[in-house]
Amino acid sequence: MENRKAPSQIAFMKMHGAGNDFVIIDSRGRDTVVTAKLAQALGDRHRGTGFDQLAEISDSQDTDFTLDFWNSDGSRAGACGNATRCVSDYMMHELGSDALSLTTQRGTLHAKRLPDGRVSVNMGHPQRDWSEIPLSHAVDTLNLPLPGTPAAVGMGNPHCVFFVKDAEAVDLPAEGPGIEHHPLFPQRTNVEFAHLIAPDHLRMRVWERGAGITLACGSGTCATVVAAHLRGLTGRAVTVEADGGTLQVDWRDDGVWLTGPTAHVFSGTLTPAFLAAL
Ligand SMILES: N[C@H](CCC[C@H](N)C(=O)O)C(=O)O
Repeated sequence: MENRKAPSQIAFMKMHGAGNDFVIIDSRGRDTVVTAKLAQALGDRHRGTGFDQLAEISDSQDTDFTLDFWNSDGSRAGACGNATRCVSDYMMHELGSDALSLTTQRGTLHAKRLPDGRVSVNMGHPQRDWSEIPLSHAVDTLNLPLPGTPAAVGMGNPHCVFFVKDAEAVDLPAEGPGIEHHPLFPQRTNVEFAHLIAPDHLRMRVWERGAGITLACGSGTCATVVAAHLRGLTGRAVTVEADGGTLQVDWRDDGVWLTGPTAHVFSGTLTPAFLAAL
């Protein structure tokens, strides 16, 4: 195999969707560069760029591109709805198209731009079986045997959804880590707290696996709406108010569609000194 040298400088983009923020590295046409160590160093909000997730674009044979995700603690994430929407927006501009397909750990996903400029992605069908989410053993995934009786839903990554009286009153740093690391979730879990505003409207806050409090979480929003609908709380088309903005979820026959705003904030270059210190 050809042994290509890692580049001495790496270009990146900073983007966000409803305040869920990302650094994107485009590695098309070269070897991939992201490692757990790079993700951790770059994810440091004081000594790096900071981000909720780092996403790396690479070449794909069957779709427009491949996308991989890392959390700010260096761990991998199998899905990231808001980063998928942000990168899709950038790629649709490049392709001069309003629709595309991409490859993630979950398989092929489809994204499109709506006439109002928002970007939608089909996040696929929810995973409801305990072994797929995954949970450590067979339980009723819609009514987990935990205080508060949350629901577990997989969207290519695990989510534990609590329906509470007032999501704004939840102390996320006190409640989140214990659930994230609960033995029922062998790969840890993202944790959502939601309350009903109306049958088509939810308020949700999130503690993300590997990232802590974030201002929004696309896959978590999808999981929350799936759980809310299965519990009989909402319909299948729901507007969700996150701390950082509003997302729309539409659970259709072909999968769970996530829609919302995207923003490209700036582009930059990682210096040789930063890379050498890794
Ligand atoms: N912010 C992302 C989800 C990140 C999930 C990640 N924290 C994990 O370990 O699964 C989203 O928009 O879907």
